[in-house]
Amino acid sequence: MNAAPIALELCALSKVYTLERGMFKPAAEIRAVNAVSLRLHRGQTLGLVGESGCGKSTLARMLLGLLEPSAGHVLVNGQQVGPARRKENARCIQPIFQDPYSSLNPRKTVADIVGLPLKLHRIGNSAQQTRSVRRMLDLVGMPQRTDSHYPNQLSGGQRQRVAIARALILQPEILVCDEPTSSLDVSVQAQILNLLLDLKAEFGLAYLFISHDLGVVEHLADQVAVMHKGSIVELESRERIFCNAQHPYTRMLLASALTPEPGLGIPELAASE
Ligand SMILES: Nc1ncnc2c1ncn2[C@@H]1O[C@H](COP(=O)(O)OP(=O)(O)OP(=O)(O)O)[C@@H](O)[C@H]1O
Repeated sequence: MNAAPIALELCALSKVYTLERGMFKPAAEIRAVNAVSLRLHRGQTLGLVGESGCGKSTLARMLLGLLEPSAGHVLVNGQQVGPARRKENARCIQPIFQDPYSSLNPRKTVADIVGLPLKLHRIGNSAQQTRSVRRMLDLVGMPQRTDSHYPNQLSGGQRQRVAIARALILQPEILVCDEPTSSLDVSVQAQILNLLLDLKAEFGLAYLFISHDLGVVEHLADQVAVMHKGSIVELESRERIFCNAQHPYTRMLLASALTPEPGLGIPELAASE
């Protein structure tokens, strides 16, 4: 039993994509997510693992309100996610995507990118917004001189720091991190993961952390959900998943994760702590 309040609840969430195949063939259906029910408690990290194509990103897009479920619903702090509540939801739940190269507007400066949510939500006057942006950029380790830089003037790790600052500027309780480090160099991955851990400790954030990298999930997650062909096949504490997995698919995933020393995750993480 987890005593912390529930921040995010997925209730029998499903998504079926329909693919038209021309006039003479019937449309094909792809059941990408199949009746998934999950709970994320405040201040906790739920790791979601599974191989490519198992439905992780589809699930993430539904719970951010970016994709309409075929069935089921999502509750954020007890309120149903949907187009009518998109603005309210944005203040509670924010995404960090895999690719910081494409998720930042190339024509805006760092300060503009991070400050945009404050403008859209009309929070504070211009001077207050500038101060909030600077404070947030300090928190994620961006030097002041980069405020006027454009995304193409930043390294991959710096771009992901900017994306994290933008995600946090509205002070959400939940971050949905969809493979946030997989496009980065291994040493930069460790820095970003440690930053996410620090921010979680500082703000009591809850993370849904989606990754195909079991070493990363072992390092970060309190609980782990294992997804296979659109369904959750195992949901357990990190210790039980990594030491006593029950489902054959989880065991297969663990066996195929090539770490130099099983159980230690990625070595760079341990070294940078
Ligand atoms: N817009 C779409 N239209 C049709 N099928 C789609 C669409 N998006 C995803 N799919 C299919 O749904 C299934 C789940 O895809 P999804 O991208 O959610 O998986 P994933 O686990 O996130 O994979 P990856 O780790 O490679 O990103 C796959 O079979 C994919 O081909």
